[in-house]
Amino acid sequence: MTLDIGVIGTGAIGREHIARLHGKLAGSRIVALNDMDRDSARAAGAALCPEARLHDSGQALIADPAVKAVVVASWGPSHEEFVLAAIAAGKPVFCEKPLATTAEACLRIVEAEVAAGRPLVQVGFMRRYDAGYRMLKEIVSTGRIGAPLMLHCAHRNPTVPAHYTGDMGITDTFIHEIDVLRWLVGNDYVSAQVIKGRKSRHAGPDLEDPYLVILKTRSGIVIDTEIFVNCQFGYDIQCQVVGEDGAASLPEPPAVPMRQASMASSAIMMDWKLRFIDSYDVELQEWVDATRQGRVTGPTAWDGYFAAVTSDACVEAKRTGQIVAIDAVEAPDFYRS
Ligand SMILES: NC(=O)c1ccc[n+]([C@@H]2O[C@H](COP(=O)([O-])OP(=O)(O)OC[C@H]3O[C@@H](n4cnc5c(N)ncnc54)[C@H](O)[C@@H]3O)[C@@H](O)[C@H]2O)c1
Ligand SMILES: O[C@H]1[C@H](O)[C@@H](O)[C@H](O)[C@@H](O)[C@H]1O
Repeated sequence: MTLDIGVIGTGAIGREHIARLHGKLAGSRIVALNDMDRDSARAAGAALCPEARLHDSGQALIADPAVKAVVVASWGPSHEEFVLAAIAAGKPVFCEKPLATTAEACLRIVEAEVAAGRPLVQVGFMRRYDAGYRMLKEIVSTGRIGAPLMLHCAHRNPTVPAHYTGDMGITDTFIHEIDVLRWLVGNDYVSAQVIKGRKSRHAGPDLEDPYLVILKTRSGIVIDTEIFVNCQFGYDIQCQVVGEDGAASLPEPPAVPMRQASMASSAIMMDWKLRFIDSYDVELQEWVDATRQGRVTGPTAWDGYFAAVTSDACVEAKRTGQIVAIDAVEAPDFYRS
């Protein structure tokens, strides 16, 4: 049976998900839309799913009996309200990252889902669906390089927009590594440290850039990540896992090696939207398939909570220069597989 979905938030990623879920992927269609900017919802509907009903609020969309599952793609501060309403209505909900903007709000969602007694929430951490990360995880988890000891990572953007300021290097950018690296090594973090160095002349006045984040996991794995969002040369995601018996790296996206004018080269991507584009398709197809079977197979509300706790610790570590403990509450049995 086709999964009938309502989408809240018809901005950049909302429209991309609508296009995927209404036509591109199998087993789903969009039946309702809402955006606080009604013109945006109307334009998205006209272009992508003309038969979808427009609702005046996200709450009205969730209450619509025709809506069997909800996608939340509005701004982060609105996520908590909509995810809680979907849980209260007993409807599966795919929420774009972040699950909510504070760890306390994420915990409220965790508690509501546990009280509902069945899995309903998935968070949009799409890197887990990237073919390269999946191949790397296969190598790490089958022990081919021995027990992981250290990870050396980099998250580089060529530039960022003017509104990208403050702690967004952590809350908007490093949040991807926080989730995918914990999934990759299968181990929770216990501490965070941030080392700031010389600031790039390309960084805006309200931004420290670059800096190094060091996470330590419960089993003692040390993970260093360079966050550099004005590197100029490309969108460059690196991850090398060093194990007891070898090392393995995230594959580079395919690019044609060129030899020309006495140079050997291959292009580096510039646009982050393209780097993980295939993973969004896999992510949402798996979500549709699992939802139709009443299951959640992707990042859970607990993963969203743990990412928020880690992100908060990194922000504090950045502010204080101290090593900050990552203190999550005990994971409910509900989330233990
Ligand atoms: N997983 C990823 O790779 C990825 C990539 C981009 C964005 N995101 C996340 O997706 C979300 C949306 O990002 P975006 O880039 O599409 O932003 P955007 O600004 O392009 O679109 C957000 C839309 O949500 C609407 N909106 C905001 N609050 C609302 C509310 N209370 N009710 C109804 N509509 C509301 C806005 O009017 C806007 O149209 C953010 O949480 C962002 O972090 C995830
Ligand atoms: O919102 C974007 C997006 O999440 C990208 O993947 C990340 O590289 C950027 O730094 C961030 O600003």
